[in-house]
Amino acid sequence: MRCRILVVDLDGTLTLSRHTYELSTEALLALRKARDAGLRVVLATANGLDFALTIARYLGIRDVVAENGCLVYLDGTTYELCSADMSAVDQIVLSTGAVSPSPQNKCRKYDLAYIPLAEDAVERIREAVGPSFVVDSSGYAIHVRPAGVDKGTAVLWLCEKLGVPCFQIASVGDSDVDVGMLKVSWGIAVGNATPAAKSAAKMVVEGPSGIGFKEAVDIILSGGGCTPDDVDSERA
Ligand SMILES: O=C(O)COP(=O)(O)O
Ligand SMILES: [Mg+2]
Repeated sequence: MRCRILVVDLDGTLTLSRHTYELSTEALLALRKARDAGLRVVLATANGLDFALTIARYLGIRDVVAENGCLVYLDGTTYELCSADMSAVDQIVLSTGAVSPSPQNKCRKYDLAYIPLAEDAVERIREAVGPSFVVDSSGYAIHVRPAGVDKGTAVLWLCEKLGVPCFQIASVGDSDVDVGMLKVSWGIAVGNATPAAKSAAKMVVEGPSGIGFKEAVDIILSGGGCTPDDVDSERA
């Protein structure tokens, strides 16, 4: 097996579908199989850090990328890869009337989450907050954070920190917030992933969400991918 690290998204990738929070049992078994085969598994999610650490505990995962790459918990230490006071931009976002705040926001620091109230919510927020912030959707919530940070920049940071070439990292995701990490590593999109996630990935598996994740793990364990040709050179 060439891959050394598996970075996996949560919602829409370890769940039964992209429209539920219910975890897939196939995905849970695949996660355990990957870890037992010696892969270091990192959970990379748009969710807040406290929430992600709790989920990771029950998934048997030690390392976490949370808030879409703004916070990383590695070997017991939390690293902040974003820095901004988000209170003013939160007011700007809410004044659009296009979203309501996620209950998680009271324990989020840099990447704020919102529930869309209008079809064009993402466009209206982008218009309101301007280019210093990135606005994207996981399919579960709309996210606003300082520009220049995503799960991909967090994976690049992990490669550096752990001394592992990014092509030896496999990542699996389902949505637009996973595009960055799918590009800088050997990216695999699940079968029901968004068009942006599928085009950023090197491989798209057949199965949806948790079933797709199981297929991805089987391919990784059978020795697929994780060669220098498997990453998007200009970002890795
Ligand atoms: O919290 C969300 O919006 C979804 O998070 P995800 O990155 O785990 O899919
Ligand atoms: Mg997801």
